[in-house]
Amino acid sequence: MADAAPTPMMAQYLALREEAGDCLLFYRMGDFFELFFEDAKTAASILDISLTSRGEHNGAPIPMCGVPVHSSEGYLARLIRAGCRVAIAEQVESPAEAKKRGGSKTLVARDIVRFVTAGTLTEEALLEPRRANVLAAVCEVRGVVGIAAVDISTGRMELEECAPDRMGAALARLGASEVVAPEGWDLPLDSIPRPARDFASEGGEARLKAVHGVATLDGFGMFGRAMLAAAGGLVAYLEHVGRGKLPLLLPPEARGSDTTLAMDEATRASLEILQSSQGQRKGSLIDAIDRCVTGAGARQLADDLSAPLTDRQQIAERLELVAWLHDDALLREDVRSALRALPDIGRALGRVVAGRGSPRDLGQLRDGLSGARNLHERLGRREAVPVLLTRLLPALSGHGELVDWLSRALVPAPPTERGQGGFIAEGYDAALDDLRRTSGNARRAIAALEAKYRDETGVAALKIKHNNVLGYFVEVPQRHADRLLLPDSGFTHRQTMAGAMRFNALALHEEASRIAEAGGHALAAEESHFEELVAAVVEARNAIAATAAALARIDVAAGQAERAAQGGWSAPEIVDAACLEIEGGRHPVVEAALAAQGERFVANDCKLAVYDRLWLIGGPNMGGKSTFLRQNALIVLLAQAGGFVPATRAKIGLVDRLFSRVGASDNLARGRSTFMVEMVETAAILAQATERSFVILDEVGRGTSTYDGLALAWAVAEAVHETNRCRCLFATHYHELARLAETCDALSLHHVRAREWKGDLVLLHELAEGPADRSYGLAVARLAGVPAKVVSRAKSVLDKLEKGRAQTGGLAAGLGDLPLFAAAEAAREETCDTLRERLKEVDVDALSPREALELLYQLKREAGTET
Ligand SMILES: Nc1ncnc2c1ncn2[C@@H]1O[C@H](COP(=O)(O)OP(=O)(O)OP(=O)(O)O)[C@@H](O)[C@H]1O
Repeated sequence: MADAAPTPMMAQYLALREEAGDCLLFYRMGDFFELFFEDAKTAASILDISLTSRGEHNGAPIPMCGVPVHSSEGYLARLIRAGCRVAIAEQVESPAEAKKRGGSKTLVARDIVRFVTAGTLTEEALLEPRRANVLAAVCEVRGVVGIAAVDISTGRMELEECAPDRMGAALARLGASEVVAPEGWDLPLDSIPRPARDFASEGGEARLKAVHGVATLDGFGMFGRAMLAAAGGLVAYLEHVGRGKLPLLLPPEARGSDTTLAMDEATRASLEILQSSQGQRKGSLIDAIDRCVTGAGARQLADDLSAPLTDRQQIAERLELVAWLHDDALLREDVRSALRALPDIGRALGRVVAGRGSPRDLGQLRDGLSGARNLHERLGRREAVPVLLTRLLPALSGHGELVDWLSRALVPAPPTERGQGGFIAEGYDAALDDLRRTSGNARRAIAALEAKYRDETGVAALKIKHNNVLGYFVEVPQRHADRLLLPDSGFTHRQTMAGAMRFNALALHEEASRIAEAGGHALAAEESHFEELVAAVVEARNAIAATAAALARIDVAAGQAERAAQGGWSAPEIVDAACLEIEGGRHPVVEAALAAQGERFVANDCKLAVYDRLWLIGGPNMGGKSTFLRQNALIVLLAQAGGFVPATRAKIGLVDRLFSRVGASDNLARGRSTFMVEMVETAAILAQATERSFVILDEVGRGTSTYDGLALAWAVAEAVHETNRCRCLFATHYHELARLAETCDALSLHHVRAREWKGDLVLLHELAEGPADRSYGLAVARLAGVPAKVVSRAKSVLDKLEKGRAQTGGLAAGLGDLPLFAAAEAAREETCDTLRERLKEVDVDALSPREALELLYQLKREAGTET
C-alpha cells in the first residue's frame, strides 16, 4: 500500500526534523514543546514523563511527549546533562499572520531558531554558577594541533597550539563540555564532527577579524595557523547553533603551552583537582580550597588550579595580593562582603550580547558595575597596594556613564520577563509616564464606573471584570440581571454563565480602549528603551568583561587568603633551584575529612634536592603513603596557582610538569586493563618528565605478578633516577627496592611508621628515614575484618615463604651483580656506536646493489645479536 501523503503539519515537522540532524527536535505547539517519534521515546525516558501518541504516520501511531514552554528550561537542562542536544523550532509568525498569508487553514510557519547544546548554554538556570562552561574546537594543521576554547556564558576565548601527543592533556585542562572537530579526522573522544572546510586558518582569521571589527589580530597576540583554523571551526559552529547569531566573544588570548604547569589527564584525575574520583565536586581539591564569594571567582579559581603558572614573576604577583589580604583580616572581610553582594555580571553580559538578556540582566549589570566602582574607591584609597591590584583597579571603574544611565532608566528590581513591561523607572521618560498615567487614570475611571453602575442599577454585587476573550465587561448574578436586560438600560448582553450574566456598556468600552491603547504604547516605549540600553551594553562589552575578570581575580585572592587564614597555611617561597622543601605539609582534603570525624592529621616534611631527588617510601598499607605523595603534589600545584599552601613552610623550585601515577585506577570503561593503564601512564612519565618535573609514583608494578612487578618497579625507579633526573616520590611495597639505595646516589629510603601494640596495629602516619622494617599486611587484613581463621592461615603460609626467602636470598637474590642502569645504557650505546662506525666507513657509491643488500643483512644481524 502506498503511503498516504503527510498532512501539512507532518510535512513541516519532517522537514524540520531533517534539519535538526542528530539533535532532539522541540516542536512548538501553543504552550508546549512537543517531541515525536524516536525523539519522544528518548526524551520521555530521560525526563521520566509520559509517552503518548498523536495521529498516525504510515499507518502506525506516532509516539509523542511534550513539555510546557514556561517550564522547558528545567527539562532542557536534564536532557543536556544526559548528553543530548536539542533543536528548538518556534512558531515564527502568529496565527493571524498565517491566516493573512494563506487563508484560514494555513499552518503557522515554524523554524529552528536555535540549537541548545552543552557547550553553548547561556541561561542562568542551565548553568552551574561556580563552573565555567567550555566549548572547544580542535584540528590539526601540518602536524600541529590547534585548540580554540570559549566559555560563551562570559565570552572568554583562548587559543592554543600543541604537539599531537599533548592534545589529550590540553583538552583535559579545559574540561570542555562539548568538543567539535573536523569530520574525517581521527576525532578525539566524544567530539562532534563538523565540516572540514570550517577549519581553515584563513577563514578563522577572517571570522575573528569580522567579529571584533579589526583589520589585524596583532593587537590581541600572536596566533599560529593551527590556532586560527581551530578558531574558524569554533566560530562556524557557534554560527550554526545560533542560526547565524553569534554569542558574546571577547578578543582571543593565546595560551602558550609552556606558560602553564603541564599535567596530563591521568594526573588531573588522580589528584582529584576539580572533581573527586567519584566524579563529584565534593571530595575534590577545589572543594577543599574554594572560599570565593562569587560564582565568577569560583570559576576563575577552577581555571587557576587547572593551569598553574610556570612564571615566577606572575606567581609572585598573585601571592603578593593573597598575602596582602591575608595579613589584614578587616580589609579582607570588607572586600569579601562587598563582592558577596555583587551579581554575576560576566554571565549577565553573555546573555545580553547573545540577544537573550532580560531587564533583570540589565539590572544586574547596573548593580555589579556600581559595586565595582565602590570597591575601586575603597581599595584605591589604600597605600602600598600590591602590583597586581594596581593593574586590576582601573578595570573596576570607568563605567560611570553607563551605570548612571542604567540607574536612571531601570526600576530597582527589574523583572526577568520583558513582555509585560514595568521595568523602566518613573521619571526617565515623560511620554512613557504620560501613557502610564493615562492607563492608570483609565483604571481608576473603571473603578469609578463600577461604583456608578452599582448605584444606577442598585445591584451591589455588580463587578467589572476582565478576560482575554471579552476584554472588560460587567458581571452581575443571574437573579439581578433583569434590570440590565431592559432595552434602555444602556447595557448590552454578552454572555450567560451558570449563575451570572455578562454585559457590555459604552462608557466601559471607551475606557477599556484607552487602557489598551496607552498600555500598548507604553510597552512599545519600554521595548525601545530596552533596546537602546542593550546596545549601550553591547558597545561596552569588552570593558565590562574586563571588570568582571578583575572582580573574579580579587575574589580568588581574597578567598585564598581566607582559606589560608582558616587553615594556618603559609606563603610558599618559589625558587629556581630544583628543590622541594616542605615542612609540616598536610593534605587539604584528607585533613578536612579527618577533622569532620574529630581526628587529627599528622603533618609531614618532605625535602627533595638535586642530590636527594628520589624518595623511596615504604611502610604498611593504610600507613599514609598515598596521602603523603599527593599532598606534596597538591602543595606544588597550589603554590604555582599563586596561593598559600597547607604547610608551615614551603620552598618550591619551579616545576614544569607534574605527573601523578597513584593507585590502580580502573579504566575498564575505556577497554584497558588496570595494569595496561598503569603502564601507559608510566610510559608517558618516562618519556616526558624533565629535570624540572615533579613525579609521584604509587606502587608501580602492583597490577601484575610479583616478579614482573618488582622488575618493572626497579627499572622504572632507576630510569627516573638516572635518565629523567626529576624530583620524585616513589611509594612501594617491594622491600627489595631498598637495595637501589646502594647504587643510586640521589635516592634515599623512607617509610611511614607503624607499631604493633598488644597484637594490634597502630598506624602513626608519620614519615621517617630509613627502609620499612617489615610489612604489616596481615595486621591490616585483621584490622579490616578478614576472619581470624583466614589471617592465621595466611600467617602460616607467610612463615613458610619467609623461611624460603632466608634460604634462597629472596626475590631479589640475583640482583647483587646487576650493572647500574646507566652502565647498561652505556653498553647499549656502545653497540650502537660500533654500528655507527661501520656505517661511516661505507662508501655507498662504490657498492653494487648486491653488496649493498649483503651489507644490510650483515648490519642487521650484528644489531640483533648485540642488542
Ligand atoms: N598524615 C596523616 N595523618 C592522619 N591520617 C592519615 C594521614 N595519612 C593518611 N591518613 C589516613 O590513612 C588512610 C590511608 O592513607 P593512604 O591511602 O595514604 O595509605 P597508603 O599507605 O597509601 O595505603 P595503601 O598502601 O593501602 O595504598 C587515609 O584515608 C587517612 O584516613
